[in-house]
Amino acid sequence: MAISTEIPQTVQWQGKKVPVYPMETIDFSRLLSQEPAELERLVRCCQDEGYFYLDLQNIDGRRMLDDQQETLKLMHRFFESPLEAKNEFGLVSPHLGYEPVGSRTGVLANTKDGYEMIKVSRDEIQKSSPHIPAVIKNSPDIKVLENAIAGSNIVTKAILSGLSTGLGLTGASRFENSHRNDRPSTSTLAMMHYIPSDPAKDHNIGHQKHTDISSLTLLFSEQWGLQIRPPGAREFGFVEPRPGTAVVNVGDSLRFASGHTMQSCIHRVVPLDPLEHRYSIAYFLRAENATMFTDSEGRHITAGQWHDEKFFAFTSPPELQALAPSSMILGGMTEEDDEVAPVAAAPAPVTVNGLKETAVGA
Ligand SMILES: O=C(O)CCC(=O)C(=O)O
Ligand SMILES: [Fe+2]
Repeated sequence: MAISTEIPQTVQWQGKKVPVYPMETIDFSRLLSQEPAELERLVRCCQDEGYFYLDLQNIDGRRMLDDQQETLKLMHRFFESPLEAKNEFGLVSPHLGYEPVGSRTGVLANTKDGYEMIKVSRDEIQKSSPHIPAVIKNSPDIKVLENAIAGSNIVTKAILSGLSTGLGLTGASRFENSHRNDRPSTSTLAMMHYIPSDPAKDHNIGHQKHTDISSLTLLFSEQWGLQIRPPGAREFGFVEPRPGTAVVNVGDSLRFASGHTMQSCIHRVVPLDPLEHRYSIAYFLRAENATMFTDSEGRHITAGQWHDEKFFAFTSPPELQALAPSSMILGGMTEEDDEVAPVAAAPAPVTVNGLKETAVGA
């Protein structure tokens, strides 16, 4: 892909001009009809950058935007409920259940995370009595969750299929063959609420730097806060929320399945406006649990094992995270040196954008 000569737009954050990175836009309707030029662009985005906007404003995609609005209403109601109601089942397993604010390391040194989250997995919602807190377990709410999960599955499977075709993969080697709908996986819908937080005085801040465990992540948020660090970039920059689109990023599993030719996107979330409540919805399409990968350390590992090990690293305190292989949190992605030492391997806090950032990620 041609290097963009565009001067990036910037926004003021923490007394500094921070870039807003440009991103390609893939059209969902053209993707569905497998138009060769669109598939070629899709493959290039995943290989060169690891992320893109997905335009859902056409007739095929609009229903996913309606699902997003219905899910947001449900989220407001859920997150405004008492803690005991939200935490009815606690965190049932890493991809299912509720996590209160501060369960993980935060985005800046010596902070905990600044969000609460409820996850409903694709396998769980199909059970006769799913582990879903009673406040959102009535039949209209279950329908909203089912629509969001099924719609996100359709969208991410269409992307996966477009990538297989774009790469000329056939038969069993197509990516869909390790993401079959009837096989157990940790694919899940995560609904997040970030509380207002001010880096100058608060201790619960954002979502630490990481790559996703997933094959593909479909992310909806109408609000600023997501930052990415494109391959080769020297600093994190914001992603502009664009109405009518979702942000899609490649995760570790697809990077591994593509023989490490696709980029797993390094990202984090920071509070742009310290007074704002922020809401985001992420669907993580994950490989079947039994799928075998070669990870960044050259280990043969199942998708299920990779998920569990990385989840453990995510939720460990910084001292323990520092003991995990350095490739764990960033899925083998390396960062360009910036004005400070590389952060992935360094357990000590480093200064990024004039702020202390946690050394290992979200
Ligand atoms: O809240 C967001 O915008 C991103 C969340 C995220 O990166 C994640 O849940 O993996
Ligand atoms: Fe993420």
